Amino acid sequence: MAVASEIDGSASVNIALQAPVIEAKGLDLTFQTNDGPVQALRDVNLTIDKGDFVSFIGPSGCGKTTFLRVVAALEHPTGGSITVNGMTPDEARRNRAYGYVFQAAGLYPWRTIEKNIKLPLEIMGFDRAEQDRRVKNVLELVDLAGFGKKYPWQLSGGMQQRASIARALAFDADLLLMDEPFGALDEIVRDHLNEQLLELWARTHKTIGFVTHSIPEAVYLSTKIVVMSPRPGRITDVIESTLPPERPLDIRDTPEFLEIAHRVREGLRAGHAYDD
Ligand SMILES: Nc1ncnc2c1ncn2[C@@H]1O[C@H](COP(=O)(O)OP(=O)(O)OP(=O)(O)O)[C@@H](O)[C@H]1O
Repeated sequence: MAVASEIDGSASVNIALQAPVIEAKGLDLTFQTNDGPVQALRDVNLTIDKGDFVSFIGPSGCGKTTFLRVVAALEHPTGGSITVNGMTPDEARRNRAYGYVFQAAGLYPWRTIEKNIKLPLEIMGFDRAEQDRRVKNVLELVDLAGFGKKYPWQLSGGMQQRASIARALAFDADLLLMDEPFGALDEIVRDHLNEQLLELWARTHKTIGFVTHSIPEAVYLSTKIVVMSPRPGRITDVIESTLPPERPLDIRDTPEFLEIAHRVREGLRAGHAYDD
């Protein structure tokens, strides 16, 4: 299937024709620590299809970040299997199958926004003209056109996080992994970024894996909500959203939204009950 790319302006061929973007089967990951083994993930089964917006929600330590890190080949499972675009995570990483956005914007303060975005592109060996073209396109996508020459400290927290999203988008990967990107921002800024992220997702048709602690954020953004619980980290519920793709912020007051939020809350509670 040909996927039109907004970033390079051309049609590129998706390597994974029919394969799900992410497919985990019986995935286990146990860390060996000085205090004994920690089961960060146990028997995780999950399929993420192209174009899904999947949120991972659950209390601290339930393995949300670990799951994203396994997808990104930054951790290796101790059991079960996982594929990313039909490949092993290591192969997918070599194919630059994803962009990763971290909890903190993580921009280098001594480089301008433009140069922060260019850094990985330089390392990947893109020529100057291609770097410039990609920077211009991604800055437009996150609504930061004209801010390329600014330094991170000249931007608000929300703008810095958008710059960090732009940097992840510059890879032009179909998959975006986002680990609590808006957790440190106040609610109004966060609402605004949520709206912008949905617009960006609708325009680019990316597949997004998004970690959050916020029930409204998970329900507002997602096509699928993965509820997790700790000790051991496992999935307690996977909720397919029935909300329409068009989501003004006031959708959060509708009965349908509140019903999904209720189910997420129940899933989180059930996870705790398991521990007692
Ligand atoms: N490198 C590591 N070595 C040992 N234990 C680890 C390591 N990384 C994570 N853990 C443990 O694995 C479990 C899952 O951690 P993880 O960071 O994935 O949880 P999380 O759900 O993302 O938490 P948070 O919401 O606080 O970010 C925790 O008990 C954590 O302490």
